Amino acid sequence: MGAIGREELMGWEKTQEKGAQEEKIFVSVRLRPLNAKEIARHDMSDWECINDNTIICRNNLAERSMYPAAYTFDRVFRCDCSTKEVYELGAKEVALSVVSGINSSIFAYGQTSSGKTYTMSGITEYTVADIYDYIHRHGEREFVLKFSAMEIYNEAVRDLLGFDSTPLRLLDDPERGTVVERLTEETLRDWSHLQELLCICEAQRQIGETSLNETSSRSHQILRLTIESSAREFLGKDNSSTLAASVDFVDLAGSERASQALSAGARLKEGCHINRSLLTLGTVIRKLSKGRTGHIPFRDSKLTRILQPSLGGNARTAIICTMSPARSHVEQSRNTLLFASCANKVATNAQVNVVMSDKALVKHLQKELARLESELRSTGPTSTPDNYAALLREKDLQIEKMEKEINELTQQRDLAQSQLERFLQVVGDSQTPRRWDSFNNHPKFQACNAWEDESDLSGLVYPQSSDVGGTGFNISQYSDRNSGISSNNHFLQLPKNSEDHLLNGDTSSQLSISSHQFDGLGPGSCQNWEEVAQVTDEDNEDLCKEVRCIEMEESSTDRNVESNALSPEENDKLLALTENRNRGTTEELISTPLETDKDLKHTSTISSYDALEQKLQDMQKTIACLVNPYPDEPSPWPPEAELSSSRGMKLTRSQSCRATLMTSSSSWFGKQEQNQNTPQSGFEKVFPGRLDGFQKNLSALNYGSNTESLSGKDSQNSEGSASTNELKADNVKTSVEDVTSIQSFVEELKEMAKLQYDNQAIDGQETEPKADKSGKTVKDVGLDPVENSSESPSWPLEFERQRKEIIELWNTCNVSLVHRTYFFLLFIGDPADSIYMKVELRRLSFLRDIFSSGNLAKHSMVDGCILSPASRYEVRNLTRLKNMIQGLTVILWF
Ligand SMILES: Nc1ncnc2c1ncn2[C@@H]1O[C@H](COP(=O)(O)OP(=O)(O)OP(=O)(O)O)[C@@H](O)[C@H]1O
Repeated sequence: MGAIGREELMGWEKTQEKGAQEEKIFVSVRLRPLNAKEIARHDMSDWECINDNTIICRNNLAERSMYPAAYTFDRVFRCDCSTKEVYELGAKEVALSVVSGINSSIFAYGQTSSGKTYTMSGITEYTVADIYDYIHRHGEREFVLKFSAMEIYNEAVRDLLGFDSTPLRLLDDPERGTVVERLTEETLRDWSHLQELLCICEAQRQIGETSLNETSSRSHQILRLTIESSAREFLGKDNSSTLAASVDFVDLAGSERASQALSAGARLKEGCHINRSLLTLGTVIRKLSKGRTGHIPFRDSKLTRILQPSLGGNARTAIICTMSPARSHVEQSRNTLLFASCANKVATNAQVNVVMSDKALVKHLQKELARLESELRSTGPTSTPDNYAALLREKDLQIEKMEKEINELTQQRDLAQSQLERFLQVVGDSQTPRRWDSFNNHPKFQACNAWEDESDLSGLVYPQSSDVGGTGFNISQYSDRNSGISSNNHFLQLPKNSEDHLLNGDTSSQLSISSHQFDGLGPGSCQNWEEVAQVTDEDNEDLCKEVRCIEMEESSTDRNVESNALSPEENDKLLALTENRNRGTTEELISTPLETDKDLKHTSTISSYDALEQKLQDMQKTIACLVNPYPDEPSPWPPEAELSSSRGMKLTRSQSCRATLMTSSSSWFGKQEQNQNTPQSGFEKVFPGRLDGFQKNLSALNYGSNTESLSGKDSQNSEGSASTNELKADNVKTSVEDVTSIQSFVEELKEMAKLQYDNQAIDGQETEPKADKSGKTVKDVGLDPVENSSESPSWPLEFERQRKEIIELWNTCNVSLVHRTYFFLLFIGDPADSIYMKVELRRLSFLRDIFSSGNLAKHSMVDGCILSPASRYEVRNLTRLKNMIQGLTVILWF
């Protein structure tokens, strides 16, 4: 040990700068010789130290024990080792840290009569002797030694130097940790004084006779020697510093089991307390050995509470585990070694403890401040306070600018909305209901017309509304009978140059546009879409979900464009508009009063397109940025080039998609196939408002030559008027009536599907039933057409079965939150198309989950996912799915 002077203080400051260092507890094992009793009963000595670090159990091989035969520690001491040697090699360095201002602890752990007291007595004496020796050799420092002693007996703390046996309380001191209240602390005069006090402790300590030890220590004893030292030259001066630390000598009570010590009565009670506190000690050590994660139960016993700094805190610690070599104690010896092994992994964090005068403290703090400042400076110019302020100002400006932009965008959006409303009104006035009327009048679908009045123009001002301004052209195909004019129109926005295609019956442009609409709206956008939906009001959330219908609607409308030739009147209008546009006469048309001519109404509306289009495009871009502020994320919007082409998408206001029959022609899908990236979920993301009148697109009830015209003309609006029960009753009744006619329709479709079936191979890989969300396989659902496909499937029956099942599900749910009365699902298709059918069936499971959870409000647009051929829910292979759908799928949805 060197001198504790100015050098040491400087060294300490360096240590402080580096921070405290972790150090493992020093663990040694001491084997005592067989005692007289053990020899008398011819006990075998099973343990042997084979070197300075390893102790082995010689009986292990013979026993074929499951325990390790060898244990390695920092040091092991043979039975012939003296206590002096144990001290020198196993405790001295740690113990004498105290003179350098570092707390230290020396423990003795082991079963009763293993030699703990024997060892600790010696170690205490040797340590104190060395300390006094050290003091004598370091006259430049002044030392103050204080001594205190306590025992923990039956979980009560007693002062071994006091004459009062009243248990002492433990207090928590924020600076010093756990403190024993009113514990006697004697300032040592000299070595003999300490010896005197040690004798008192020995006399005071609870000792009892057990079968293993006549003078068994029945308590845990902690002797504490505190040393304070200051450099003499600074004594009394303002800048003096004092090192202060203490060394604990802990002689634990025996760790044996009560039964082994043959305890009874008072001894048994003592044993219980001893074991409890030792059990806690073991737990603490075990937990600490695994790292400091989680709760360490220091407070579960007084022993661990007092020893907390020694076990995992600010102290250097050495543990000497004592053990008997006798075979009769092999179990206890193994326990001791297990404890020692755990303790060997525990690290403590010892620091030099310095008590500073005020002046020294100020000086130290100034030094510390200077160090931190220089560190700050070295991190570069951007971290100076000036730069922070500039950064803050810049951010403030950015925020201000963004707020302005948001206001402008809001205004633009409102303006666009009002323009669009006017536009819709104008168009609505000028168009005559055609197919939709016939569709609505169709008896099969009379019950399906409950949402016409749920018109909501707000749905039109969202991103798709940009389509309105695309080319200044619209075709109002359908008209909803019950709704106001504006709510009844479907707008087929054609891209520039698309007029010719349309007139020529070429729908490829529309189809590709549809695909583009999905481009960039990857499967992952479902979540984003939901996020968008969440920030809108509740109604908008519902509306947003309905957008899924549009996915289907797009398909059917696109196909309509192909299959439904424009009426001559429409063609005339289209041509007139095209010509007007080409001639640049839109400006003039604006000035023409709208009331004068219906066609001019169209064109005058179109005249605002340029301005509107620009605004909406700007809006789209900006909102896209708002929706997707992270450029790295896939944008919910198509690229600008695609935006222009995406105008080919129709803009439809849809209250619901109660009745949609989709047929997919091969040619349609063939063209769709050219645009592979058609995930639909993103479409919903960018469309936070409800689209009304989706059912209007159902005029697309064409399947080749089997064009169906459906009508919901006389149906009632169910929302807010009819009670749920009434609605259910009505609808179930209607559904039963409809089934027959649908079945005949289905028969026709089945024939067509059969044709395709003959041309398609069964994909064996895809026929494996797959687990759905609820863990059921498709097979479990019981609707797998593949199973029936080997035989002749009865599709009407299958349909009826499915329909019943769904209605049954529906009826068990609380439907009041949903704008649905009832629904059908009709799958008509090639039975070999297992993937597609499975997907649909999986969706049935999905529906079942939703219904059973009662979370209908949130999922009121489940039809959207059913209808969507590219639903994100379960579809893994979009291309394959599309192939499957070609010309063979009819989904009927009410
Ligand atoms: N290494 C040793 N060499 C010689 N004798 C020893 C040694 N260790 C212990 N002994 C003797 O064994 C007996 C029991 O020792 P000790 O009282 O120290 O055990 P202990 O572990 O403290 O027991 P307890 O937990 O019951 O207090 C004593 O008589 C002691 O002198």
